[in-house]
Parts: sequence; C-alpha cells; structure tokens
Amino acid sequence: MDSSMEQNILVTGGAGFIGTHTVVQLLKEGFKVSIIDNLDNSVLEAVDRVRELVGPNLSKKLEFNLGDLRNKEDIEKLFSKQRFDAVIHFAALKGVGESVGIPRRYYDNNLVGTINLYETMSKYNCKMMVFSSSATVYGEPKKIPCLFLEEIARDIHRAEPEWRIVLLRYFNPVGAHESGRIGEDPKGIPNNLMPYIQQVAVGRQPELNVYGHDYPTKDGSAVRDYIHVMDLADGHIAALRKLFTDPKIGCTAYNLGTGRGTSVLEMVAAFEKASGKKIPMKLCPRRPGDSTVVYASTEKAEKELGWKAKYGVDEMCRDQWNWTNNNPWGYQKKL
Ligand SMILES: NC(=O)c1ccc[n+]([C@@H]2O[C@H](COP(=O)([O-])OP(=O)(O)OC[C@H]3O[C@@H](n4cnc5c(N)ncnc54)[C@H](O)[C@@H]3O)[C@@H](O)[C@H]2O)c1
Ligand SMILES: O=c1ccn([C@@H]2O[C@H](COP(=O)(O)OP(=O)(O)O[C@H]3O[C@H](CO)[C@H](O)[C@H](O)[C@H]3O)[C@@H](O)[C@H]2O)c(=O)[nH]1
Repeated sequence: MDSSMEQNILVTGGAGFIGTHTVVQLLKEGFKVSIIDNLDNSVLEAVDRVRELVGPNLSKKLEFNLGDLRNKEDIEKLFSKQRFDAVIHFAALKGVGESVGIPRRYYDNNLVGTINLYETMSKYNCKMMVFSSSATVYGEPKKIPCLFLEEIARDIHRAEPEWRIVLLRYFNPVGAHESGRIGEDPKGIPNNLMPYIQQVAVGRQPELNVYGHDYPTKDGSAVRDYIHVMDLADGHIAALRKLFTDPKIGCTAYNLGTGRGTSVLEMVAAFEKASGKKIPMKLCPRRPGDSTVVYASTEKAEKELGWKAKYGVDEMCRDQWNWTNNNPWGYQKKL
C-alpha cells in the first residue's frame, strides 16, 4: 500500500480480544506483524482465525511466537532475529478485581513484563511504542495500576527523549469483527457488561445482574462510552502512523472513545433489538468502585491522530451478536 509495506510491528498480547482485531487491520494495511503471547487469556484458534480472515497471502506476513514477557529471553529471542519498527503492547492481565485481589501476580505480569519489554526494545534501538491504557486512569484510586504504567512510559521518555510513545486510553471496548469469526471470549464468568449479556443471550448465564438502578442518570443505571473494537483497532493504526511521522510526539496520551454515553439499560435494549433475544435482568445494588458516568473527550484524537470512531451502539450490538450467535461457546468447540 505505502511505506508501511516495509514496517514490521511486534504485537504483544496479539492473540487476545483487542490484539486479534488490531492484527487483522495491521495486516490489511500492509504491515508485517509478529505476535508474542503466552496464551494465558487466549487460544491459538483466535490467531488461526485471523489468518483465515486475511487470507493466505497476508498470512505470510504474520508470525506467532509463544512467549511470556516475564521471561526476558523470550523477548530477546524475537529482537535478536529481526528488526521491529514499533511495538504495540497489549499483553497484560486486565481484571481490575485481580489487580486489587492478587496484586503480586498482577504486578509481576504487567509491571515486570512491561519493563522487560522496554529494556529489550531499548537494547535493540526500537523506541516506538503504542501502549494500551485505560479510561480507568480517570477513575477510582484503587484502579491506579494502569496510571502507574503510564508514569513509567513518561519517565522513560524523560530520561531518553528519543522514545516516541503513544498511550491509548480505551473507554469500553465491545463488538467484534463483522465476519463473526473473532470476538471476545473471556475465560470463566465475565466481569464486563457485554460479554455477560452475550452469555445470557445464548443461555450460558440465566440473567443479567444490573449493578445499580439508583444512579442520578436518566434511567438510574450507570453510563459508559462503549467503543466498537474495530474502531479501536483503527485507532492503533492511526497511532502508529503518528509515531512514524511525528518526531515531536514524545509521550502523548489519547482517548479512544466515541464521546457518547450509553446507560446499562440502553445497552441491553440495543442488544435485544439486534439479537431478537430477551435478556432477563435483575436489578442489583451498585458495584463497588463504579463511576456514575464515564465518557470520552475525543477532540485530541480527532485533531492529532485524524481518527474518529465510525460505529454506534447499534453496530456494536449487531457485531457482538453475530459473533455470539456463530460462536456461543467462544473459540471452544463445546463445553
Ligand atoms: N478490554 C477492555 O475492556 C480493556 C479496557 C482498557 C484497557 N485494556 C487493556 O488492553 C490490553 C488488551 O486487552 P484485551 O481486552 O485484548 O485483553 P486480553 O486478555 O484478551 O488480551 C491480552 C493478551 O495478553 C496475553 N498476555 C497476558 N500476559 C502476558 C504475558 N506476560 N506475556 C505474553 N502474553 C501475555 C494474554 O494471553 C492475552 O492474549 C490489556 O493491556 C488491557 O489491560 C483493555
Ligand atoms: O454484569 C454486569 C457487568 C457490568 N455491569 C455494569 O455495566 C457497566 C460497564 O461495566 P464493565 O465492567 O463492562 O466496564 P467498566 O466501565 O466497569 O470498566 C471497563 O472500562 C474501563 C474504562 O472505562 C476499564 O477499561 C476497565 O478495565 C473495563 O473493565 C457498569 O456500570 C457496570 O456496573 C452490570 O450492570 N452488570
């Protein structure tokens, strides 16, 4: 397509939910991609489906490496055999609950893994990084770990100003690739709203617990900024292009959201419309630590990355349902 033809991107955590969707878009845009993933929260089948989606030719530009960022040698092995132009770093344990309940495991994985990655990148003079951050940086103090990782990125850039780092603060990623071949497949009982709704829709969970119906919002349920995972994937391409073209980018954060708020009850209604399924609900007390209303200010990403979300809640629910309907058990054949 253009100069991206030559560019080689390392995607950590590329077998995961956001990773697989981003890898599809990267390959379609002409990038070469290497994934490193320890399959802690994903399966190889997801990568096979990425290959199937992009076809045999583009698949030749995709390499999967089983490896763990906690083992520096696993990263070293990759960098010693090829040059990477940039890294997109998704590999992390993402459960907020886990970061509070089992902090040592969470820090070991996310902090040690990230530091190993920076060190190896530095050693091989690859100093461009797109980092997955979260809108939780705007939230509760107990969710601070990802803010900590943002601070590390800033410190690294301060110490070595030649680094170019884009911190992408995701709002609530949902939906799936329009093909219905890849999507979110959490292990165990889902914590997040949409994966939970999808499991209710196919009978894997009996009903949805709606956490909070007395918030000061129009229907009493909490409001979030849901963003289609394909829009999110395209946000990473925009961020990469920014890294490659703007020597003054430094270490900069952008919000990836739509700028629109949707309540839990509105989301359920949109999903019911898209799927034709009734989602039984139970109104429950608020979930500790949840904010009332969270939505993104999107101007900076629009202006500086030239990126704007294309999809609304209807498309998110359509694609979420298409994925679920075709894969009621996710990537598993049966349970
Ligand atoms: N999905 C969300 O709601 C959300 C919101 C904000 C931020 N994020 C961040 O975005 C990133 C990707 O999220 P996701 O939803 O795709 O999660 P995911 O769990 O589906 O993907 C993460 C991938 O990283 C891999 N991984 C974890 N630790 C690893 C390690 N030490 N070495 C190698 N691979 C490892 C997992 O096996 C998995 O495939 C994460 O950093 C997450 O914190 C996600
Ligand atoms: O079974 C459920 C699950 C969720 N909710 C509600 O649905 C809304 C969205 O909840 P999610 O768990 O899907 O998402 P959060 O907004 O809590 O958090 C998510 O988005 C954040 C960014 O805003 C972070 O990225 C975080 O990691 C990610 O889990 C909340 O009001 C929550 O109380 C329910 O009512 N029932």
